[in-house]
Amino acid sequence: MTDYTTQVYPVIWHNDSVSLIDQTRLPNEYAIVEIHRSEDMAQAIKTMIVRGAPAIGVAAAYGMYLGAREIETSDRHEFLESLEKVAQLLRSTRPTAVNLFWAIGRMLKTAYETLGTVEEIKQTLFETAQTINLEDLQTCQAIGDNGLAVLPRTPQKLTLLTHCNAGALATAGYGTALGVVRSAWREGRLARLFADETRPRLQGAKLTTWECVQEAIPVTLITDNMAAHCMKQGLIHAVVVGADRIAANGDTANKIGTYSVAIAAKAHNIPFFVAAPLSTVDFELSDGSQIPIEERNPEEIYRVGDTNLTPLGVDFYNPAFDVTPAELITAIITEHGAFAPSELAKCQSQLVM
Ligand SMILES: CSC[C@@H](O)[C@@H](O)C(=O)COP(=O)(O)O
Repeated sequence: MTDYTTQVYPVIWHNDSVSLIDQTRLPNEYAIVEIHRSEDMAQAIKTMIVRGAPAIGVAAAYGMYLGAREIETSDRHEFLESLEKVAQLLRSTRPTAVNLFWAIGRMLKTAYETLGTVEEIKQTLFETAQTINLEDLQTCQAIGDNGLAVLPRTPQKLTLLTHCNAGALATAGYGTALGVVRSAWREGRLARLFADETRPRLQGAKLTTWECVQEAIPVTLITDNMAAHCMKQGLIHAVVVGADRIAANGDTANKIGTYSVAIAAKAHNIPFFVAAPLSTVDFELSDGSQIPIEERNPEEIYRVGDTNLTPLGVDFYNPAFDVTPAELITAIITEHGAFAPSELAKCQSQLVM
């Protein structure tokens, strides 16, 4: 595997606590928030200080450890009961990204399977959180390399389009969709990235462009409603997006607006790739209709800074994700290779639970 380095690590263990890059403040301010308690981690996930499916999985894993270390008992049964409550608190933060539930489940399983004293269980939980973080970084690098193998061969230098931010900030580092973009850039296969601004929270405008600027990757920002036009103009060779939850048949939940990008790509015969770790696949769901879709505060739609955009009396609907049907997806790029959506089930046995 190529050993790339990246400068952006949104979740790290440092000074006996978790340091998060505050993603609500970028790009204007680079600020670190120190998290010492599981409750504060839950709040950070809810308020999107940390966001992006794999990153909230890593954050929740550390949240489980922070919660474990707050539990004051040496009785194993009492400890596990309290740890279940920590898990419940962290699970209640955001409903769509399955990595959150996967990481919490893996931490709980570790606790139940560790024989020994409560102190030993706590130590094993810490080590597991560190492992989940490191594994995600390696996984993203593998996704980047595997993506290179399936990108169109021509032209030699591609212009790619992405939606939202599936970058280093949304993972342990390096990124999934942006991991593919980074790998393409480093191998001389990228001419330019087009980034959708991604209303309403503007992760494309604020975060994806920020990451590109850090590494001098050429990036062009467009508003969401410009994507189809750019495709028609012949400006886009392929689309690469991340995912929050992929059902067993390949239907993929990702940031709201992804579905319309996929429809536009199909209409223009442009390959549409989903890049995600296996921990984003929910093999328990047969199709995308079963994926829970988070609805967020309408303020995200009607307010920009301190300014209201609408008159009083307007109703709002603010789903944070949509589901792209498998038939619109050319391939799903994972750490184990790229697969047609219908082939995804082959990988199930490789998912570490
Ligand atoms: C590698 S991140 C993949 C997805 O989590 C990403 O595309 C996305 O939709 C993020 O949504 P967000 O609401 O910002 O957490």
